[in-house]
Order: sequence, then C-alpha cells, then structure tokens
Amino acid sequence: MFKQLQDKHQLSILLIFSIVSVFGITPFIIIRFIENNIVAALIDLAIVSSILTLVGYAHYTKKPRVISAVIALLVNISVIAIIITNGINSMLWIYPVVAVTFFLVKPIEALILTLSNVAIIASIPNLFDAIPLNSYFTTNLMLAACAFVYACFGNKQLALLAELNSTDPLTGALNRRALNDDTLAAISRAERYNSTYLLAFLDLDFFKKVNDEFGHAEGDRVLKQLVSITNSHIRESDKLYRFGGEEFVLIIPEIPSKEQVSFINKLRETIKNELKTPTGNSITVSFGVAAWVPGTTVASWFKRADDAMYQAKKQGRDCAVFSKD
Ligand SMILES: Nc1nc2c(ncn2[C@@H]2O[C@H](COP(=O)(O)OP(=O)(O)OP(=O)(O)O)[C@@H](O)[C@H]2O)c(=O)[nH]1
Repeated sequence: MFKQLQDKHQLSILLIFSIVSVFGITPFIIIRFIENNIVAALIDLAIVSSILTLVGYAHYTKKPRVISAVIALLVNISVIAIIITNGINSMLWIYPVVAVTFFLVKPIEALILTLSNVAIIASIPNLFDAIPLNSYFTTNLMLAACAFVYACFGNKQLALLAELNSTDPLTGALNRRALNDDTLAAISRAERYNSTYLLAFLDLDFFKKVNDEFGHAEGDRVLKQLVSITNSHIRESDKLYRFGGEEFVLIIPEIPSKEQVSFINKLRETIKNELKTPTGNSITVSFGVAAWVPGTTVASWFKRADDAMYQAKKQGRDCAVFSKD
C-alpha cells in the first residue's frame, strides 16, 4: 500500500518536473543557438528530450522510482557539463538541481549526490575567480540541509498517510480498502504463477452476547485481542483484514494443499484457547474458506468464502468449512 501511494506520488512529481523543465530550459536552447553557443544549446536540448523520454517511460511502465534516480543522475551530471561549457554564466543552475534532487531520490541518496556534485563543481579551474567559494559552499549547504529535512518530513507524512489509508483504526488490522487491492493482486499473482492461495472469512461466534453482557468497550477489547492473537500465529506473508463488524478476512499465500485444513483448524483452536471473556469463558470463531481456483474473480472468491461461512454457522459454529466449488 505504501509502495503504491509512493509510486503515484512520484509519478505526479515527475510530471510536474517535466513540465517545469520544458518551460524553464527550452528558452535557453533558443537563446544559446542565437548566441551561437552550439555546445551549450545541444546539452540543453539533450537534457529536455531525455527528461521527457524518461518521464514518459516512467508513466508507461508505472515504475517511477528507478527512472527518478536516473533523472537525478542525469540532471546532476548535466549541470556539471553546462558549467564546464558555459562557465560562471550557468552557475545558478546548481540551485534548482540541488532542490529537485531531493524530490527525485531518497533524502540520504540526494544528500550524497548533492554534496558530491557541489564538490566536483568547486574543483572546476578558474570558476571561482569571480565569485567567493565560501558563499558558494554556504548557500548550497543551506539549501541541501533545508531540502533534506523537508524530504525526510515528507516521507514520514506519506508513510503515515499510507498507514491511515490501509489500517482499521480500532484493531490495527488492514482495512477493506487494502483487502480489495490485495485480493486483486493475489488473483493476478495466482494466475501468473499458478500458486496456491486461501481466502478465509473469520467471524466471532455470538459476539452480540459479549457486547450485551460485558459492554461495548469489552467487545472492542475482544476484537483487538482477536487481531493480536491471529497476527502472532500467522506468517508475515499472511495478511489479516477487518471486513466489517466482527468479521475478518485472512489471505494466505503459498500454502500447500495438504496443510490447509490443519493450519486453519490449528488457528481456530489457538483463538479459542487464548480469547476469553472477562469471566474466563472461551470465545470461538467460525471460518469460511475458499482456495483460489482458475477463473476466480474478487466477487466469486468472496462469495465462495461467505457461503462456506454460512455453512459453518449453520453447522453450529466453532468450526471451519472449506468451499467445494
Ligand atoms: N464492540 C463492538 N461491537 C461491534 C463492532 N462492530 C460490530 N459490533 C457488534 O457485533 C455484533 C454482531 O452481531 P451478530 O451479527 O448478531 O453476530 P453474532 O452475535 O456474532 O452471531 P453469529 O455471527 O451468528 O455467531 C453486533 O452486536 C454489533 O453491534 C465494534 O466495532 N465494536
């Protein structure tokens, strides 16, 4: 989920960056041709066309992060090339390049790239005859420090947004939005690799009684504890989602057919042994389970698991029913 949000965010940044680059650099291509500074004009032309091609490619492949890193390298190398070619006249381009580098790659990578670039430019002979070297260093380091702090802060905000976007606030389980995305991803993965996947509905038995007898706050505690128990008995690749109310969904990838029934029943028994009312009575869970089969859609998968859940409740609860469809 975080990766998806980060990719979307990065694609938007790349789009804005390409528009700004075209409008910012194109006039200089014309000016340099008019001034007969052909090398500088060709470097600018190469920069703009490379950025447009790379940004287009990032949108086409939906893989913006590698492309962002390539563009960061490209603009940093280009600014060195243009300063070597044009001297002090192109010196000011270092500032937008430093700033944009922090939008393109991780803050620490941007910092390393920027410091290396600033140092390389400082070593160009005769460049600092006209401007003081200490001002050059100070202004660039100030800009890099501010951009670094801002980029770290932005990354944290994005991670928080992704968490809020995908997590159920009461229990900390993944939410329905994440479930829809991950079910689609599971189906395409299963279709591509023909791998085994289980989708299990978990529903607390007689949960209304817990609320009625011990109050809603106690009901909330039970929901949280169910999530905590379940999460501590599944693998990291197995994911638990709150479907709504006292109903949860587990997506379990790569589980061999002969282990499926025993895994689900062991989990059911564990929950029964560990999840208690304040008076010490066990709270049980029913399972409705459907394995991925070729031709499964999100709707058909949920329906098969839901039908199996209906059977589990009908059979008296505290049991697991596997869909036979
Ligand atoms: N405490 C608490 N209760 C909730 C929450 N969401 C739903 N519920 C309660 O969950 C109960 C669900 O009741 P039912 O659908 O009758 O299910 P049940 O009592 O578990 O019965 P079976 O599923 O048939 O075994 C209702 O009392 C809801 O108020 C929640 O976030 N917190």
